[in-house]
Amino acid sequence: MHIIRQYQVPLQKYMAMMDLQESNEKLFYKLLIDNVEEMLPIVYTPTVGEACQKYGSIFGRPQGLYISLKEKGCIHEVLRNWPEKNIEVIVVTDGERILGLGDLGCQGMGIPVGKLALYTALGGVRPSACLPVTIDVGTNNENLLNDEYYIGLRQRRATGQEYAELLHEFMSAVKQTYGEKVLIQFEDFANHNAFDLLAKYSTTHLVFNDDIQGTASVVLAGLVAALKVVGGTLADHTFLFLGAGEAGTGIAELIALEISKQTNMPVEETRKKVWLVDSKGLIVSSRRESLQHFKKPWAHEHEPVKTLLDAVNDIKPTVLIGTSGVGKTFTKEVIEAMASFNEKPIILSLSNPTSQSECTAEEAYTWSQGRAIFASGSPFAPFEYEGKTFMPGQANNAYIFPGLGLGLIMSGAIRVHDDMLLAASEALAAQVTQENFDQGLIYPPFKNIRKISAEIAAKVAAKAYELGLATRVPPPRDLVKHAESCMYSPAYRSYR
Ligand SMILES: O=C([O-])CC(=O)C(=O)O
Ligand SMILES: [Mg+2]
Repeated sequence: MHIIRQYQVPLQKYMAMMDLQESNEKLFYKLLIDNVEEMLPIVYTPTVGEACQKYGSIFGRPQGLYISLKEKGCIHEVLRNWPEKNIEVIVVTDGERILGLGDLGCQGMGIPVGKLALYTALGGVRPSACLPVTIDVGTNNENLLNDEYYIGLRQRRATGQEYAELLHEFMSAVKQTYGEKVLIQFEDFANHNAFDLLAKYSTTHLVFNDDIQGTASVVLAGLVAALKVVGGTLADHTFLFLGAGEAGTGIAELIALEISKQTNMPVEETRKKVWLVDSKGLIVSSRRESLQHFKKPWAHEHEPVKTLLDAVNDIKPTVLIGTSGVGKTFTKEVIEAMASFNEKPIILSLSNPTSQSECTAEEAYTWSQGRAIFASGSPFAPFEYEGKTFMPGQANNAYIFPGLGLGLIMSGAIRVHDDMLLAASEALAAQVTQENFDQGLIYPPFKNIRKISAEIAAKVAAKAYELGLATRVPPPRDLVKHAESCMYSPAYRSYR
């Protein structure tokens, strides 16, 4: 840590940590686990975003497995070349929508590598059981295509049948190589593939889309926790999203599902509590024909509304959630409007990295005169406003996927079910203490994350057994203890 702390530039710290991961894996995890709040912004958002943008020019040695169009027909053999045979979790991207940064082609590899480092550090999955994969079907990013240091195929993205066939071969090869209990986490695919891949493979594979489902679970947890401060039930609230892609519609659907479970109202009804704004304005019924399929359930009866500010003033949401991937979109007027009709407006600015955040912590607190309950996808430093220090929480799927994954693995689950996401949310929300609330937090601090992950894993595993989706029998008696006992810890073995 003494060495790492001497680097002033976050990207240099990132490079030093990646070198360490290669040269002394145990020490890498020891540092990450013992200094999680300090190191998370380095190995994860926001620095990992910059690392992906510059991946080619900081490239030292390969991490993870690249599968390109050229490997078509022999993906099974490529997987078998990976030295570890006992794989339990794969995080795979095709790099088309890396965080809110867009198409970074196969430089997106930083994301599967970073997510899997968190699987180990935060969720205790053994490092050797983790496989980062990047599918290289080209990139439409002209800058990268012209960059002499670009590490991927220099062609525009394959689409349609060519794309679907490569993905299908990959999915089949994974099952053939590692069996049906390997967890495949889809990460940072573009909207136009993410929903379809999840729908297509969720009935045959143990798959989970982190951007749709992981983000939904973490945000629902924050909202459930926030109710203790703002009062009422979820059904008493009105939700407005800026951004109707994977995260926006994923969160919206999980909120509607939870309200439906709580009220016994059909989900078609509870969806009406939730409104979404995309780049063309409020999603309303008159736009239905031209909407992508994942937006259609949110096309409620309403006059057309063009801007976010007009939508805020019309809908009067109690909760405003940014999932647009576009920074600075929660303007002063928007936050002031939220604060004008809410005593404690809930404002979640989820886009990553920090540059894409819809607003900063400082803006949310200042423009709401210190009344906002604020959390963001990327971390913000504590902010002092009129003598009070506010701790912005980090509403990031990193709270959920490591524990969820551990729960799936330890129960031998064969499918991911929405009720597991709800169970994970509930487990996370239950970890927020009065002391956290007093500081303005709706999430527990990351420093307790391994304990939190064990709680989440236990609840997810319990749900898997309850739903008949778990294969590891008999179920352990104490699931939390069992989760803790399964966790990798970075200790050197003693010499004999
Ligand atoms: O990686 C993160 O920090 C959260 C996430 O999934 C995304 O922004 O795509
Ligand atoms: Mg993501």
